[in-house]
Amino acid sequence: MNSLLALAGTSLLNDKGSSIQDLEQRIPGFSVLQDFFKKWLRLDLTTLLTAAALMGAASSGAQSIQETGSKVYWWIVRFLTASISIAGNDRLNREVLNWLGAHVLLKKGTRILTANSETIRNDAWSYRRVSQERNDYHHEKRMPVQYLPTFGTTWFIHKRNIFMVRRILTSSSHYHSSWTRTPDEYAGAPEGDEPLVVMCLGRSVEPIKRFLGTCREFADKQREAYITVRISKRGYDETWDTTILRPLRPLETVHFDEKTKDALVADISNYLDVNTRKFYNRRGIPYRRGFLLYGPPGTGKTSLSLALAGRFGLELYLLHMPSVRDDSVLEKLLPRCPRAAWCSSRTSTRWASSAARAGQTATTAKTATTTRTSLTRTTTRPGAVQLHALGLLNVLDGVASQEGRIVLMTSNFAEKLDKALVRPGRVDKMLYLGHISPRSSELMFLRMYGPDADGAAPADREVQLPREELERLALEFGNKIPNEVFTPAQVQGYLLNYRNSPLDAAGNAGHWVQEEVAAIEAAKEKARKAAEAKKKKRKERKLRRAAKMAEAMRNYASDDELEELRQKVEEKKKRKKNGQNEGEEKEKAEEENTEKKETKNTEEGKKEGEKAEREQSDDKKRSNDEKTAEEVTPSEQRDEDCSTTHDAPNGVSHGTESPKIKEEGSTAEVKTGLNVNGNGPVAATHTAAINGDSDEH
Ligand SMILES: Nc1ncnc2c1ncn2[C@@H]1O[C@H](COP(=O)(O)OP(=O)(O)OP(=O)(O)O)[C@@H](O)[C@H]1O
Repeated sequence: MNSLLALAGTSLLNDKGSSIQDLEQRIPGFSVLQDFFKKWLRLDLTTLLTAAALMGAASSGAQSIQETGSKVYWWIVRFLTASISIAGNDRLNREVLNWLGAHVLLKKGTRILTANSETIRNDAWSYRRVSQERNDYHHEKRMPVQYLPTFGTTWFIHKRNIFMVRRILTSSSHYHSSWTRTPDEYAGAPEGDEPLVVMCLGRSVEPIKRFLGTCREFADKQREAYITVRISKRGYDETWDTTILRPLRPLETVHFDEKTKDALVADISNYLDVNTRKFYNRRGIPYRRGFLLYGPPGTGKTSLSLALAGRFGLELYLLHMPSVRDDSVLEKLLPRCPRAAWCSSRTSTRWASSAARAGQTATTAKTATTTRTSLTRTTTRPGAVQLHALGLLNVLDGVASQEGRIVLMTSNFAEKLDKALVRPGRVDKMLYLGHISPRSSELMFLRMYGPDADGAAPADREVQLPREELERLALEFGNKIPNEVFTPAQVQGYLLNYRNSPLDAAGNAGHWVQEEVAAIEAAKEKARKAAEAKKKKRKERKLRRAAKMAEAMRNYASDDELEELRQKVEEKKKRKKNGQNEGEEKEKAEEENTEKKETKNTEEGKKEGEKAEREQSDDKKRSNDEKTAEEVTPSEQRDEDCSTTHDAPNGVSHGTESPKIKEEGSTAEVKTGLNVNGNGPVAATHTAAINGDSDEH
């Protein structure tokens, strides 16, 4: 190239003939080519070569200038700037981008954008799938396109410091970019996980640290209106892979007993206090808190979880247990929750009972937990039940369990949960969320039709009623809603039918209540009949089985054997009915009776005999009375107690069993119920119940 350049220079400066001679000497056959180009293409080869040589010289000049510039740039970067790099999957990375988007890129105005709609799998590009798309749904299906600013390297001034943020491309586009020297902005859409390097002019990293702090504060402010819900969907992957931002739900919008709500908030505030942590640590108490929210579906368990997480500015982590491969996943996932996160889970009875059964047969574990952590109802694989059950107990408060978390479990059937799961330490408080009260209905009405939280009236409301009128209607509505009959979700559903007309909502409430109550009664009647039919069927089946057995015995056993068997069955039945203790008492009474009968012939003996008979008949009577009372089985007794606890309208209730209390040889299970609602039975904390002390409120 250099010789060509020299020749070209000669050809321009000297006369043409001598330069061609020179060229001919250096490139044999040049004159032939020259003639060919001149004759057939009418081009002067010498001029062409001269132009090409000049362009080459210019390009190599530019390249060397660029290389020098690049060297100077990196020299400045190395000696005159400080920098901090942030990995692509670090939350801070997003927070920096977020700040840049709001404060630099949008303000600068940019001609280079990234378009963003939804992530699809590669096969979605196939023609077949596209052609199957139904036109009538097409518009609803499409995600709106989001246009975001993009950048490779951007500089800006923040608090009198010059900053430069460089996004480092990691994908295949990087290869093309460097090869063709395309600026990063044109190299392809960022995938969102590119590392960042934040540089600042100067030799200290302090301004960068302050800048990163600003980015975090900005992100926190933006998040204030939302709570972050993290879910682990892919059970084989031990990561919290899905993040959902849910609008913040104020605690005031979850209606249940106000005192209970205040007590709950105070409990959590107290737990999160830094002094509490110190207290726990110094005394060697594991710093953990667990709650069980239970009650019928649609009573606000999920809503309360979200509202509490929002209230305390914590993230909510949801576990989807059925997709958890094994305990090891569970043991890795939970420790990855940051301290003081909420871990919300949902328990299911079906899983509970099967886990409990599995627990009974387990040799390595004392008990089995009965929870399934999930917000959706799915069946669990029987083989995996025990595995997860024990794994969950471990991560809740085993040796490897993480401290500083709040675990929130929800269940529709708390009374059927295994005691190992709900024991203090794993579940410190059980809160019952029940059917709605007139007062809560009134508050719900006010929330539905009152002005928004920011004081703005809903734009789509037909008539904006004055506050007094609204309060009057709310009271009227509340009075029409019977106490503890409907779930809050039902009442909310009704009100949503009259979203824009509070007058109609209040006016039609009576009629709606009548219809709903009738429907509830009909459903109850149906359930009662179904239960009766089931009972009848079970009885018939039992009779058939007994007849079959009798038939078999008649064929194969002698009369004596039959009689013996019959007596044994009778005895067994009696023992079962009266209970072991009563049986012993009877034996004793019979013995005494025999003794007394022997002395019956004497005067004294006669009297004593009569007395003994009287005593015996009294005993018998008493035992019959007891029998009648005990025909209510312990499980029925439990149901009755629970229903007492459930009676609490939207209140925090706590039903726990005390140890069995022996009374004159008979065993009875005693339960204490907690109701902090003010109108139900006396409250008792978990510990109090176990101590048999129900005075604690
Ligand atoms: N106590 C309540 N106060 C206000 N709204 C409520 C309340 N309970 C339920 N709702 C409303 O009813 C709907 C269902 O509530 P949510 O999902 O919290 O119930 P849940 O008890 O978790 O039900 P499930 O047991 O079926 O999961 C939500 O839209 C919520 O706004």
